[in-house]
Amino acid sequence: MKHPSSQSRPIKNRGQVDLVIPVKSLSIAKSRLRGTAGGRSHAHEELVLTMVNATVTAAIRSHAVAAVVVVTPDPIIASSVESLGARAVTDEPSGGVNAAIMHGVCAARDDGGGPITGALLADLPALRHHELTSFIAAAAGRRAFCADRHGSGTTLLLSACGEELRPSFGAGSALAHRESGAVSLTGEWPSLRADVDTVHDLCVVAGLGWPRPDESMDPHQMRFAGTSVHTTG
Ligand SMILES: Nc1nc2c(ncn2[C@@H]2O[C@H](COP(=O)(O)OP(=O)(O)OP(=O)(O)O)[C@@H](O)[C@H]2O)c(=O)[nH]1
Ligand SMILES: C[C@H](OP(=O)(O)O)C(=O)O
Repeated sequence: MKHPSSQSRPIKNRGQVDLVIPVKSLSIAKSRLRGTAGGRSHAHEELVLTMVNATVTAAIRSHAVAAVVVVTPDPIIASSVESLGARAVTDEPSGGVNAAIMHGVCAARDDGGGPITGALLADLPALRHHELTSFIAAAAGRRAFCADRHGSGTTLLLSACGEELRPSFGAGSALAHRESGAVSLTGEWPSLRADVDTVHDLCVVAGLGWPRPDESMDPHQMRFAGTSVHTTG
C-alpha cells in the first residue's frame, strides 16, 4: 500500500537495483542519539530527518539504482523523501525492520521491479553515491552485504540477481548475513560503512565531510561533540 501521504511516483534511474530503506517514526528513531542534538524543540527529529534525507538522496543519485522505496509509518518522513524522488510506503504489518524491508520489496515488485533488490539502512548521512554504485558493481549479481565499520552490523544487503533478498538485520547482522550465504565485500567504501548510532559515529561522519554545504537547507545549527550540523528546521 502506498503511504497515505503519497502523491508522487518514484524517479526511475537506469540501474538494476530496487533499494528499500526502512525508517522508524521520528519520535522513536535513533534513540541512542537522543539528547545529542541540543535542547531546541524537535532538534532530535530534525537531526534524524536530515540523516534520512542525505541517505535517500545518495541512493537516488546512484546510477546503479533503479528506484528507492522508503518504508516508514511516519508521514513527515514519507512526504520528505517523496519530494526527493523516492516512493514511500507504510509498514504493513508492523513487525520490525526485516518485515518492513520485505514489505518494501513487495512494493517495488508491484511497481515493476528490477532483477536485484537491496536493503539500505537510513543512517548513512555521509554516503557518496559513487561508493554505492561501486559496491553494487562489485557484487556483480551475487547476494552480498556491506558490514558497518565495526564489522558487526550491516549497512547494505543486495539480493542475487532474480533471487530473494532474505534480510536478517538486527544485532550481529553481519554474521547472520554471512552464515546465510551472502558475500561480505570489503572494498574502499568508507561512507557506506559509516552508520550513525552514537555521538562518536557523528564525529566519524563529520570527518567524512557530512554535512556538505549543499545539505545546509537553512541557517539552524545544532552543536554536539564539537561538530556543527545544519538542520532542515
Ligand atoms: N519501517 C521500519 N523501520 C525500522 C523498524 N525497526 C527499525 N527500523 C529501521 O531500521 C534501521 C535500524 O534500526 P535500529 O538500529 O533498530 O534503530 P535506530 O533507529 O537506527 O537506532 P536506535 O533507536 O538507537 O536503536 C533504522 O533505519 C530504523 O529506522 C520498523 O519496525 N519499521
Ligand atoms: C539493524 C542493525 O543496525 P544498527 O543497530 O547498527 O542501526 C544492523 O546492523 O543490522
